[in-house]
Amino acid sequence: MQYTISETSMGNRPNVSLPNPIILATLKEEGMRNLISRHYDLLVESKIKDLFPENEQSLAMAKKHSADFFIQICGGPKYFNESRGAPRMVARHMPFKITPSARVVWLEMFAKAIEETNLSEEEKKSFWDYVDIFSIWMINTPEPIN
Ligand code: HEM
Repeated sequence: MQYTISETSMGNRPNVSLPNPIILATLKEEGMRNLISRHYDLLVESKIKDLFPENEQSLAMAKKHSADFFIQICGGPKYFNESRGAPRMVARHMPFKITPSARVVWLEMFAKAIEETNLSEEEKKSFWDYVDIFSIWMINTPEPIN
């Protein structure tokens, strides 16, 4: 699949469509947890690794919270709300400096992880469109001037 990253500037809040619930039917909860685990394993080796937990235990918790969220927004059980409360994603990302280029790296790692799944092309596209657009909301820091 062609993983196109939408161009953006800080402060954009484009409309987001949730991923197709068929994604969860195909992956099952275990497959979704594997996808998110792979994403995080790639992130902690990436150019933005400093944003993410260093120790195994914190990394495992981060994977759990993130997978809980993605299962929930794909129409599954409300695991995230149960363990973390309302998603409030923008607010939860505020403590981290997320620049436009950090978003690009985050998405590149996701593209790799999505491509390794058994999702159909249409399912991959639905998942991708969601993270491509919603990730724009998480940008909270301008690119540093070198
Ligand atoms: C724009 C790129 C993004 C970056 C650089 C980023 C980075 C981070 C960081 C550093 C954390 C805290 C460590 C952790 O618990 O993983 C985090 C948490 C989280 N992120 Fe992101 N994130 C991005 C976009 C997104 C998007 C688009 C979503 C949802 C579609 C998302 C969902 C989550 C969730 C569910 C958590 C756990 C929140 C919690 O339970 O406290 N992130 N993210």
